[in-house]
Amino acid sequence: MSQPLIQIDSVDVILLDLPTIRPHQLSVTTMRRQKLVLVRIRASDGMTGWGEATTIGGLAYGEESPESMRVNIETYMAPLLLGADATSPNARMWELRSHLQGNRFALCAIETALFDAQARRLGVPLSDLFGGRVRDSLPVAWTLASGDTARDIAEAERMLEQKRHRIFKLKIGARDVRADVAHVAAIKRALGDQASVRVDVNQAWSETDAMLGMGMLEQAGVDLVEQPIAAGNDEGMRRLRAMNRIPLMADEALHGPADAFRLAEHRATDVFAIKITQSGGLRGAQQVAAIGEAAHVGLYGGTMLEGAVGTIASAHLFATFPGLAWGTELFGPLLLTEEILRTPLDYRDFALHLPTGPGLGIEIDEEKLACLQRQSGNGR
Ligand SMILES: O=C(O)C[C@H]1C=CC(=O)O1
Ligand SMILES: [Mn+2]
Repeated sequence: MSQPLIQIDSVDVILLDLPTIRPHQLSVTTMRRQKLVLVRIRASDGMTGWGEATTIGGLAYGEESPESMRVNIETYMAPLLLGADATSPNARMWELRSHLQGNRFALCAIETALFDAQARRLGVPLSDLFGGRVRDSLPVAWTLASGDTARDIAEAERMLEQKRHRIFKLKIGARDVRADVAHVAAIKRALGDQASVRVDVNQAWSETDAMLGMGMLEQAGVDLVEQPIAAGNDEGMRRLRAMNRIPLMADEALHGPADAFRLAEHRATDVFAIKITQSGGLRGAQQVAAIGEAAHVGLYGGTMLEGAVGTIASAHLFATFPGLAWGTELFGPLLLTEEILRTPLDYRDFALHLPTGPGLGIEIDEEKLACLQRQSGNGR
């Protein structure tokens, strides 16, 4: 092939280790910090694109870690990108996928950076490359995960007062089922009809625990139960769905279009928690949404607790989904103590409002980044 007119000049991986505003307790781990993996791709026409991936608690949640992403991108992916045509994200991703297996999260960060640069090059918001927006703002849920009932209620009341969130997801599964349900019921009683209360069990329950728990959660007025049992147990999910009225959402069970197709075929879920990282990137997540729409599975815009880059990339894609009945949980940057953008993302009126500029529509504060990188001990 002839030399591309616009080539990829550099692929950099930047790790930032940032404290959270409070401990964030899940059944699998308690987070006190979050490691952002930022990918910066520069092209010969002077365009720069940014992408991001995060995990939760290192390897506690999935098979990629921030450190493995860095090594795999630098060692195996960057050499396949350098010198190649920067203007076709699809061609670059096809090339990468034909040379390596797995690595959904790392590929998502690279794909996002390629799309960001290409959208900037064309002078359009990233959402335009996915068919255009059907909305300019997205409802955003907040996760109550301090581990303490009174503290969670106070936190939720503050969020309602500030008009930041009126959908709350409670992390449960670390305690006995009845104790967890009592915690959830107390929060729902305190908030009443002002808020939608949902739970995420992060696979901690057995099927019998879930059968008991889901019945009690329905009585308590909870609106949605996320991934109560092991990700691989499709049959169990199908039985739980058939025997309960409370809607069931698949999260860890959903690693892209092939899983979406299988879950839909088995009628194993009411709702997909769509995450760009879990889907291997923006295009994979778009395909998950298409399968959901075709199969009448509800859509929810999920997060891996990314910082600003992954969050706004997800928002650009989710804003193109006609049906997003369950809203989103794109609150990641609000859980972090540090801001890496020159202008922070716009959270108000219970929603995240999308920027209108080209690409991701954000401006990274590179001086702040360098400083945080040194503090993280990850500078190079
Ligand atoms: O959904 C998950 O399992 C992971 C993540 C998303 C929000 C949150 O608090 O944790
Ligand atoms: Mn979840």
